Parts: sequence; structure tokens; C-alpha cells
Amino acid sequence: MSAVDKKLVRNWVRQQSGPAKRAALPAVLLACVGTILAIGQAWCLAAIIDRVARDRAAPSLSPIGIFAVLSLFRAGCMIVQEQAAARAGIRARARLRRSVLDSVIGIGPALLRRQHSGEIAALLVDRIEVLDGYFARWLPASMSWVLLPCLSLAAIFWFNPRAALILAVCGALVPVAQAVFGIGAALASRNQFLAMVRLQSRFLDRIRGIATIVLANADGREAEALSRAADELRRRTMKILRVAFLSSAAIDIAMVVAIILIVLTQGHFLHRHETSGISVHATPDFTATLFALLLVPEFFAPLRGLALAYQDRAHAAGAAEAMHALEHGGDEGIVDGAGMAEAIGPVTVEGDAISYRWREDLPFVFEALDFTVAPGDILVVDGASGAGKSTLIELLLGFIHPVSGRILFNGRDTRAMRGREIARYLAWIGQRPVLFAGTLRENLLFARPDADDEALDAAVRAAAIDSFLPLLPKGLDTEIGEGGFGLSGGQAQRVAIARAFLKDAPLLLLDEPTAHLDPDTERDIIESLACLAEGRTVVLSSHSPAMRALGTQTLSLSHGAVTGGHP
Ligand SMILES: Nc1ncnc2c1ncn2[C@@H]1O[C@H](COP(=O)(O)OP(=O)(O)OP(=O)(O)O)[C@@H](O)[C@H]1O
Repeated sequence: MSAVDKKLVRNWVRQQSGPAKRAALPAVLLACVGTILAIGQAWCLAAIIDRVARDRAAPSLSPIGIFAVLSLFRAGCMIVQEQAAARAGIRARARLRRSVLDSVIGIGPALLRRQHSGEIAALLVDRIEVLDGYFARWLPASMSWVLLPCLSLAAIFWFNPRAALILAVCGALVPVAQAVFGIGAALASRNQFLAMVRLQSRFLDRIRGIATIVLANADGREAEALSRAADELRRRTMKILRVAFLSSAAIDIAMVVAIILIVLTQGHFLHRHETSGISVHATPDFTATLFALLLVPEFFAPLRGLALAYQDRAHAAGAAEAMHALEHGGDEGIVDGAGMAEAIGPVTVEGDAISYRWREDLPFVFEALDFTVAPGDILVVDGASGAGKSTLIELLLGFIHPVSGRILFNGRDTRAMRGREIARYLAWIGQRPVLFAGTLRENLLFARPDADDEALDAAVRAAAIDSFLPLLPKGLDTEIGEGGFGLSGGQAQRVAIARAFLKDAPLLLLDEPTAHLDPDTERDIIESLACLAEGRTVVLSSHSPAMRALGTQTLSLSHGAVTGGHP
């Protein structure tokens, strides 16, 4: 990562921390109350032991009663504190997931050209999930790791200044050790996450290509490669555990040293009794020393919490890096949301001197294309394989933008529209429609979830889905998609057509919709598509002569010229 990117990632973490810190404030306040209660508990316990050891008498009931009440309050405090921290984590993750999803949808399919789908899934699910630790543990710990030990230290200082000094010195060594181990933890955690994403992406790829692997007899080779990736993940996870162990051991050592020093410097209340072993020698320091010793774990607890949560911070930096990469390649040009509320009527689509190339080091796919498609027109995009037909359709979909020139919807530059607004104008049918795991009804309603039964029936009839509905075991409620009932290519294409009918958008983009169909099925599908195209603005790319016959004008990408006109 470049220095500029690192700075951007740091800024991102800071930005996220703002609202999350406010949400974590109740947890921090409750932690302060918990520490004050712990101080009271330590004092009661010291008083009880003092009375038993010094006076060899039964302890009085009042410190025991107070200790019990404080313990109850403290337990309640800890429960509420955990709940407050968890709530802050849930809110923050929901906000982040929403914003990442918005970015992913904003960039559209173009994202899949630069990032593996496994990586995107890992970001949306795993990376945001592990941020729970950042919001629920790291933020409260980082806000209170100085304050809470200071509260304990102040109480000890009041009764036992020498013990407070020892604790302050030992406590000060902990952040130094954490700084050393923290760098290692951040690096180890980042590497572990990268190894996990690599393993997930590999798995996803191989599952998708399972038929190719079996036919190529490559199962042994693939299993070996997967086992290597899994082993790398195991090694990196072990490294994280080692760093975490060392970091926790550093705190334990500081704590033990503090206890030994307090006992060595103030242990004169202990002496060996001639007959009964160790016994207590009454001194005025006894309660104060005991009080300090009892508070040592409390003093170190926030530092331990910070050390344990350090890994969560490292995860957050990794997530920030991934999210930054996502936002970095987003829709820079999409700015104004005007028009979102307006109803969408018929649309005239214009290409005004459009040029496009995929990357600066690649040649232009096409240059200075001009065309106008009015409502009722069907523009057939013509050109040999690789001439740029799908590229032009992607430009019209708004997933990519012209390098120069403009695409206008009713005279409005699409660059000035949000992705969601462009989406309202159009329906798109590609070569293979995506069927999600769910019922046929859910798949159809995907285009318009609020459609009523009447609209759904009309779309089902218009797309001739009713012709194969009786063959499905549960009609519209048959489970289809991944793991569900399989639909043929033609049936799946009908689902896409029905979705387009339901959406009722004025612009229809068709990218080789009959590419994989036999002539009979193609004829039926073309009939439905012709019906769908009526009165709409249509841009069509197809190698099929029957499909192209629907066109009212043709744009030849090899010559950059439009032929034909209104029918
Ligand atoms: N993501 C990409 N990155 C770089 N180049 C690309 C990318 N997608 C397409 N291209 C290139 O752009 C050119 C046009 O591709 P496109 O898919 O638009 O052609 P097409 O006319 O639709 O082809 P076909 O008829 O075979 O589907 C091709 O040279 C292709 O290699």
C-alpha cells in the first residue's frame, strides 16, 4: 500500500470511529462505575481479612454486607456493559454492511473484473463480522485503558503511595511491550486474513469448475493445492496465537513483578510464627498493603483488555484497506440524484460521440459513436465478435462510462445520474439469466417485489411461463435456482422476460438473449420479446438473423455508422 493509501485507510478508520465512539460511551462509563465498585470491594475484603488476621476475631457483618451488595452491583454493571458494547458493535456493523453493499451495487458487475467474487463475499461477510471486536471491544478498551488504571491507582495512592508508585512503574512498561508485540500482531493478522481470502476464493473457483476438474482428472492435483492453501492458513493462524500469547505473557510478568515488589517492600507485617507457620504481625500498614495487593489485578485488567483487543484493531485496518480499495474504484462521476422522484416515461437514448477503451494501455474499442434511439425504435448493434457490442450495452447500463462523449437519456447526461436512477430507466436481458435460490415466484418478483397477483399473472402469461408451469411440481412456488428445480435455457430466459414485463421500464437492453437456444425455442422467445419491445426504446445485440430482423435501425460498430430509421 502506498503512503497516500495508508493515510486514506487511517482516515477511514478515524471516520468510522467518530459515531462508534459515541455509541461506546455508555460501555466506558459503566466500566468506570465497575472499577469504582471494585475499589470498594477490595477495601471491604482488606478490612475483613485485617479483622480476622489481626484481632483473630470473627469479621463484623457490615463490611461483609457491603461487599455482597457491591458484588451484586458490579455483576449487574458488567452485564449491562457487555450488552451496551454488543449493541454498539451490531449498529456499527449494520451501518458498514449497508455502505459496502451500496458501493458494490454502485460499481456493478465491473467490480468482478478487478476483484474475485470470493474476496467481495469475504469483505461483506467475514471482514465486517470481525469488526464486531473493533467496535465492541477495541473502542471501549482504547477509550478507557488510561482512565480505569488511573482510578485504581488514585485509590491505592490515597492509602498506600509507595505501592501506587510500584504499580505505576510496572504499568508503564506494559504499553512499551504492547507497542513491540502490537506491530507483529497487526502484520500477522493481516497475513492471516489474506491467506483465508485466498483459500475461500480458491474453493469457490474450484466448486464452480467442478465439472472441468472431474473431466480433466485433476482432482488429486486440486486437492493438493487446496491442502497447501489450508496449511498456509494454519501457519499464519498459529503465528497470531504466538504473538497474542507473548503479549499476554508480558502483562502477566508485569503483574507478578508488581506483586513481588509490593510484598518485598511492605511485607514486614508477615513473619514466621515459631509453631504455626506464617502468621500476621499487626501493623497499621496491613490493610493498606492488602488493599493494594487486591487491586493489582484490577489495575492491569484494562491493559489486558487493550492487548486482547489489539488484534481487533488490526482486523479493522485490514477491513479498511479492503473497503478503501472498493470505494477507490467506484463511480467517481456519479453525482446528482435529481430525478429520482419523477415518474419514468418513454425515453429517447442518444450516444453523442462516445469513445471507450477498457484501460489506458489498450486501444479504443470504438471512437466517436453517434446514435439516437427513440421510443418504438429497435437499434441493432452490429459487428464481428470483439467489435464492442457488449461493451456498448454495459455503457448504456451505466456500469462503465465513456472515456469521451456522452450518453443521454431524454437529453440528460447519464454521468450526472446515480446508478439507482439509471436502473429505473431500463430492463436488461443477457445470454443467461441469473436465477437465485428461491421459489419461481420470488425470482419473478425480484424485478418488482410490490407487484400484485394480477400484475404477476399478466407477466407470466406475456412471457409464456404458463406454457411450462404445469410441469413444475408446485407451480409458481417450486424452488428453483442453486440447489432447486432446474429450468432449461429457454424457460430461464422466459423468467428474465417476465421480470422485464413486471419492471415495465421504458428502455430495454438485449445482449444476445437467444444465444444458447435451439431454433424452435428461439422463435417462441423472439415472439415474447417482440411483444415486450412494443412502444419501448430497444437496443439489441445479437448474431441471430431472426433476432436482428426485429430491428428498425442498425449501428455498425466497424464503421461507426447508423443505417435505417423509424419503421
Ligand atoms: N474487462 C475488459 N478488460 C479489457 N478488455 C475487455 C474487457 N471486456 C472486453 N474487453 C475487450 O473489448 C473488446 C470488445 O469486447 P466485447 O465483449 O464488447 O465484444 P463483443 O462485440 O460483444 O463480442 P462477442 O460478439 O464475441 O460477444 C474486445 O477486444 C475485448 O477483448
